[in-house]
Amino acid sequence: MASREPAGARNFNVDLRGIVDLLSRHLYSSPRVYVRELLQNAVDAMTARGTGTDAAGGAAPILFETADGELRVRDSGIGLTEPQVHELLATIGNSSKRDGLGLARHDFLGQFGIGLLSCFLVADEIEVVTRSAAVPDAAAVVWRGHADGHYTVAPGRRDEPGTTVTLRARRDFGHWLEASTVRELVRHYGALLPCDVRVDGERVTEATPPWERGRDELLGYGTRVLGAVPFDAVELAVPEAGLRGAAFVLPYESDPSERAAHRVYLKRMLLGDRVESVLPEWAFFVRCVVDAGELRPTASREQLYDDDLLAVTRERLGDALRSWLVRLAATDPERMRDFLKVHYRGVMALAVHDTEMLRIVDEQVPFETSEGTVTLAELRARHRSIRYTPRVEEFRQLSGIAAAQGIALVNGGYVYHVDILNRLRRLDPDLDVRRLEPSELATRFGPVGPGVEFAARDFLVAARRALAGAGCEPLLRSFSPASLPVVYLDGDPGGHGADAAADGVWAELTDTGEPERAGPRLVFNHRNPIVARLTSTPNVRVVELSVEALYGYALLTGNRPLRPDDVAGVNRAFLGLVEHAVREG
Ligand SMILES: Nc1ncnc2c1ncn2[C@@H]1O[C@H](COP(=O)(O)OP(=O)(O)OP(=O)(O)O)[C@@H](O)[C@H]1O
Repeated sequence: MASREPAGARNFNVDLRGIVDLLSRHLYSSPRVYVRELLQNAVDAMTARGTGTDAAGGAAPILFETADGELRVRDSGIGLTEPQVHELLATIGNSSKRDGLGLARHDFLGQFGIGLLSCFLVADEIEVVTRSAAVPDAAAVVWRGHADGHYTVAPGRRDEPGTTVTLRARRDFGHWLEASTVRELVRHYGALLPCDVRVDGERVTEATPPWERGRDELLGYGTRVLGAVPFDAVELAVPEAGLRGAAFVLPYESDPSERAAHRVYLKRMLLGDRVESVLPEWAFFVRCVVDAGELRPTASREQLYDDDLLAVTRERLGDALRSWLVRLAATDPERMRDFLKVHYRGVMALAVHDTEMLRIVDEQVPFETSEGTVTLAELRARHRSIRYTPRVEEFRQLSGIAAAQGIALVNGGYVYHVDILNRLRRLDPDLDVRRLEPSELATRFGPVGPGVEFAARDFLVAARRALAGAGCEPLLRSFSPASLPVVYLDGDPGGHGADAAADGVWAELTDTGEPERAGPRLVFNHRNPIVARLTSTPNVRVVELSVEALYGYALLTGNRPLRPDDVAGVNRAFLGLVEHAVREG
């Protein structure tokens, strides 16, 4: 039969050293992967033999033995015949674990036909003594592969079918083959393998994965994974991906901008500890440990191959976490509050994109409003129209005025608040929610006229005295609403507060020829009947006490924090006024 190859065709030569160098520099993150590849080949050989890998089913153990700078890995798997040795061990890229179409066969961990080469990262020579279980009375074969690219095959000695791989450390790589390193690495990669793997006689595999061992054990496992007791453990299952596992809710705050890394096993073999792609980006508040039978690894076996199944899996895991949150909010509000205390920033970030999260924020997260610290859901129940200021300072200036005019004002000055407020209509389509416009507040700080100013001069002197301790100046003006006796104005013209408010509602309101403000001011409203009477009260003591009380009132209505001195001043004023009232009465 005529050859299909054109005349003169030649085969590529392979520079093995170059390939090993390529693997070590560009494919594998560390030489330690050699343990994973040996483990994987032994498990696959057991699977291929059909004796099963289940230790409970009586399968013989896979043995790692270290001695004199050598590592020996013995399995009682399918083994290889001499032709297979040439075809599979000595042909780079060839694998017995792919079907006729070149697709990975389902039951096996390996598929690429390059794994064994990783042994050259730590050894100059790989020796394989093997005897096939597939062919009756097959002869044992010894294959010795060398890092320089040559190999030898000779008759070997082996009583039972199976394979023994022996590595002798390269110079300066001895530590990779030491007993303690090998034990740690076999445990790292193989702890969840459903078979009996032993290192120097000690079993390192666990009988059942943590998510099949009951809740207490699962939480104990989560504690080891996180280094702290998890806030909760959420069991995960995605049947399409053959996935089982758990998400451990972090008991500490995590940075939402950092992609969370999860521990992923494929067919019970560790893929990696820092796999990002298995969960949606927003799931920053958990660390997952999952095992999937159907997801595919990349060639380095350190990340997941990004295909449709991975996308579906990510979505399903996202759904599971979202349901957990919704359930927590519905069944245990107190714990939900604890959760929010830890993951506040992240949840807020998520609510900007996700409607379910938005609902949770709406119902659970308290916002600063002109009606105190309440949830948006509470505020929506009272008002069909909500306004916000995009800056904290502006909110502080206007909150009291808004409250006096019955306007529901929200402080939108914190990260994500404005975005969340603007998305509220998704939950409540009829809600009117907008940034506060200057025209909506009827307030203008008008002058009081020379006559009133003159008559109030004693009042202003007394007020100045009463406010001196607080570092605040009194100012008498006339403004709406008349029900509001005083407003506290921040000073700090060069500081953040004034700058931030410079182009906002506040700037419009105060742009009425106000004298240059150097420090904070307490603006008295002459249109308010109590203030009007106060300005003509001859009793200086009453004026001072009232001014101190009104100062505290202005701070409170402006949602400003009260310093200890402020609290003391309010107490003094309150008791003094009571005493005066009692005496007068
Ligand atoms: N312990 C073993 N027992 C039997 N056959 C083995 C053993 N180790 C390796 N082989 C054979 O050698 C082939 C090549 O192994 P190698 O580890 O290079 O690649 P692979 O396991 O097929 O794929 P991957 O690169 O994904 O690990 C395997 O497909 C298998 O047929």
